[in-house]
Amino acid sequence: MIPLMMDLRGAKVVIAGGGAVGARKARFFAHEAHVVVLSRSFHPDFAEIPAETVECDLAEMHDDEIISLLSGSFLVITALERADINQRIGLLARRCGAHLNDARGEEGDVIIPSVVRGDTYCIGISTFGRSPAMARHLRLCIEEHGGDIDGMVRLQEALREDLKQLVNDQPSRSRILNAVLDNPAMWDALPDGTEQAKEEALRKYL
Ligand SMILES: C[C@@]1(CC(=O)O)c2cc3[nH]c(cc4nc(cc5[nH]c(cc(n2)[C@H]1CCC(=O)O)[C@@](C)(CC(=O)O)[C@@H]5CCC(=O)O)C(CC(=O)O)=C4CCC(=O)O)c(CCC(=O)O)c3CC(=O)O
Ligand SMILES: NC(=O)C1=CN([C@@H]2O[C@H](COP(=O)(O)OP(=O)(O)OC[C@H]3O[C@@H](n4cnc5c(N)ncnc54)[C@H](O)[C@@H]3O)[C@@H](O)[C@H]2O)C=CC1
Repeated sequence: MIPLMMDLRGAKVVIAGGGAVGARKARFFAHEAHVVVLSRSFHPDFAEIPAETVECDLAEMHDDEIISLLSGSFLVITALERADINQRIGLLARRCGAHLNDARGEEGDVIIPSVVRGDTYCIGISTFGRSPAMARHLRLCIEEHGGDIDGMVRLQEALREDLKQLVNDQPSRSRILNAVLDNPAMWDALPDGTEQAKEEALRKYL
């Protein structure tokens, strides 16, 4: 599998199953995509998730009815406890040309990663379904020990703009940017603000 960052604004994402897992997947997508959840019942968290809910019994519905609900989807997620219904929805999703994520990780061509997100970056972590708890553990490690990633991205962004004017050759610019990343004193300078940290870097490395 290959990780990608995708713009899902306006895309339709359908989730079959409105339990705790369906709610977590809905929260993951609802701030960007148009999320529709098909389920017999809905977890209380749905009160705060901006998703469209459709109350229905998927086991009682004809293929055509389900297809009309799935059609136009970019992604379909199966999060029912019954593997046979998940599988049937998966088949219909593929017929509609949608990507598929199976919450049990058995079928499907999409995995939902653990995510560390800042204002200026996004890190997705997956174990390809082998150990979701490990994916979560790695997220917590990065959140705790990763440092001020936003601050460093802002410093690098400002510095590389200046370096394009001040240093002619690309290898030298690259060396300076990497030296800043490797220097604990530069990380310590981040709380002083981007401008001041940048001036310090220029003093040190030019
Ligand atoms: C394949 C996948 C489905 C997919 O693609 O969506 C999948 C499948 C399953 N997870 C299960 C259990 C748990 N899931 C978590 C947590 C998360 N699970 C997530 C993703 C994925 N889970 C995908 C693979 C991700 C990868 O590649 O690593 C995260 C990252 C994202 C999210 O879902 O929001 C989120 C962490 C978010 C965060 O906190 O950062 C914990 C941890 C906990 O809660 O403590 C547990 C309990 C401990 C354990 O089992 O590890 C079970 C039931 C197993 C059983 O029955 O015992 C199945 C199904 C099965 O395995 O049958
Ligand atoms: N991806 C992940 O991180 C995890 C995945 N899982 C898997 O996800 C699946 C769902 O887990 P939970 O949300 O905890 O289950 P749950 O039982 O809480 O929720 C299932 C939902 O599906 C609905 N439903 C059941 N039959 C239906 C039908 N015929 N038609 C329409 N709706 C129907 C129920 O009303 C309920 O809202 C399980 O198969 C489990 O193995 C479990 C834990 C974590």
